Order: sequence, then C-alpha cells, then structure tokens
Amino acid sequence: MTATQQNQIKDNSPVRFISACRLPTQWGEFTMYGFEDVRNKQEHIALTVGDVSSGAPVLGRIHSECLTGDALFSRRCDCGPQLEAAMKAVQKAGRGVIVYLRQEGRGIGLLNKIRAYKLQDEGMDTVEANLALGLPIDARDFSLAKYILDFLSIGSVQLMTNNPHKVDTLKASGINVVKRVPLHVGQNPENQQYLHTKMEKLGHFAN
Ligand SMILES: Nc1nc2c(ncn2[C@@H]2O[C@H](COP(=O)(O)OP(=O)(O)OP(=O)(O)O)[C@@H](O)[C@H]2O)c(=O)[nH]1
Ligand SMILES: [Zn+2]
Repeated sequence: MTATQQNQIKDNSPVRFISACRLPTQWGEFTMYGFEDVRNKQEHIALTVGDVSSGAPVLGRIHSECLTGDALFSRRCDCGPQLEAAMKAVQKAGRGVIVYLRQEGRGIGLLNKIRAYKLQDEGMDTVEANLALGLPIDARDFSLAKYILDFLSIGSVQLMTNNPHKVDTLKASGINVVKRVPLHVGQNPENQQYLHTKMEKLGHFAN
C-alpha cells in the first residue's frame, strides 16, 4: 500500500483501510483489502486484479452481502452466481474490482432477512415482506463504495449490475459509472418469482 493511497482516504471518510493480502481463488489471484466503517465497526472488503489505479475505467461490481446466496448456495436468489460471474469476469479482463459490502438483506440484516423469507414462504413477495416487517424495501448505503473506490484510486467503473437504482445511487454519491454491464446468471425455478418481482417492483433490467 502506497502512502499516496493511504492519503486518499479523505479526512471525513467513515471507512478506514486496515490491511491487504493475497486471495488466491480457483479463478485466479486477487488482492483483498479490508476496511472498517468506524461508525459501526462493520467490516467491508474489496478484491482487485491488475493495476486499477491507472485512470482507465475499471470493470467492477459493488456486491451486497448475501450469506444465504454467497456462502450457502441458496437458490432463492441470484447473488451467489452473480458474485462468481463477476469474479470470473474480472479475472478474464485481467483488471477489475469487486467491492463486497456487508449490507446483508439489502441492509436489514440476516435475521430480518430470515423473517422476510418466512413471510415469503407464506406468500408475500420480497417487497411486501420487508414492508410487512416495518422495514425499508432497500436500506443500503452505497456511499461506502465511493470511499473504497477513492482509496483504490478508481475514478470510473464499468458496473456489472441489473439494478438501475444502484447505478443512480452510485452516480449520486460521486462514482463515475461509464457503462452498465448486464449480469444475468443463476436463474432457476426457485428464484423465478423473486427475479420477476425485482423487475416489476424494483425496476431491474431484464437484459
Ligand atoms: N430483504 C431481503 N433482502 C434480500 C432478499 N433476497 C436477497 N436479498 C438481499 O439483496 C441484496 C442483493 O440485492 P439484489 O436486489 O438481489 O440485487 P442488487 O445488488 O440490487 O442488484 P444487482 O447488482 O443486479 O445484483 C443482498 O444483500 C441480499 O442479501 C429478500 O428476499 N429480502
Ligand atoms: Zn441473495
């Protein structure tokens, strides 16, 4: 980590860089950076490949934690396959970034997501379930990604996502999203309704 990068965390950033290491995976090696949100001690990471600080737009994904999809192979959603596809794409490009934000359940937390899943088991959709619990439909804070990208000296990204709201929010937080790269993977009979609801109610792109 260079002194320049250390200094790129602005004084008012709530995100503090802690340390970095190699992360060898089945698709290739990443550098893993660890960050702490000093306000709530939440831990976030970024994975990079290649020289991301050269100025040219960087292929990237801002991924929100989904323990059930990312680690437990759940077929209720498409998160695990999206994460895998994004990691593979970045390795294939030889240059890129995955920012992994610990905003489980769109920010409502794992236990509330289990509560929401129970309501979905009883017939509600993903939006209705959050509302029935008195929780926001989407409580995520993507400004964290801006601080992390600034730290990595990444000025512009080609963003892998199907979520137009995420693109707008990232742009509003000052991230230069030069292109959206669709990320349609992991469809299965169990998540068909969930993906449909994301398109109908949350405006996600179909392609
Ligand atoms: N509250 C709640 N959160 C969910 C549910 N299914 C997935 N999530 C969470 O949603 C987040 C992923 O958001 P998505 O809406 O699937 O997708 P996105 O990140 O906005 O958009 P993409 O970039 O296209 O993946 C993760 O934090 C998951 O834990 C659900 O039914 N209820
Ligand atoms: Zn998921």
